[in-house]
Amino acid sequence: MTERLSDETRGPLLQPLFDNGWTMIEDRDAITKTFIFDNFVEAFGWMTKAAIWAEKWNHHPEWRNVYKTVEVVLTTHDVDGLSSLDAKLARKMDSLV
Ligand SMILES: C[C@H](O)[C@H](O)[C@H]1CNC2=NC(N)=NC(=O)C2=N1
Repeated sequence: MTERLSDETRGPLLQPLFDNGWTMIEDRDAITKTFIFDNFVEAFGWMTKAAIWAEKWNHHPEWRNVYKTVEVVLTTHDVDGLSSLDAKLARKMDSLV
């Protein structure tokens, strides 16, 4: 069962993400990052690659694509907050750019 990250454990897990452009959302236990690509096809291709991993891990982003920009929000709905799955998917998304 996925667990919500505790205040004690979340620091080391999230800090590398913050160092790489992710930020906390003000009123949610969630992280967000905006990815900007060269064009729409690059953006959509990246979304496709990320979607394959999301489906494999059964952990899905909240995201919005406008032209070459993709706004991503990650949180774990089942625990109403951040879990290790969010950090895992965020790392994967960064690696796919
Ligand atoms: C039934 C299904 O396994 C669950 O709804 C999965 C699907 N993808 C998910 N994605 C995210 N971000 N959080 C979840 O809690 C979640 N749960």
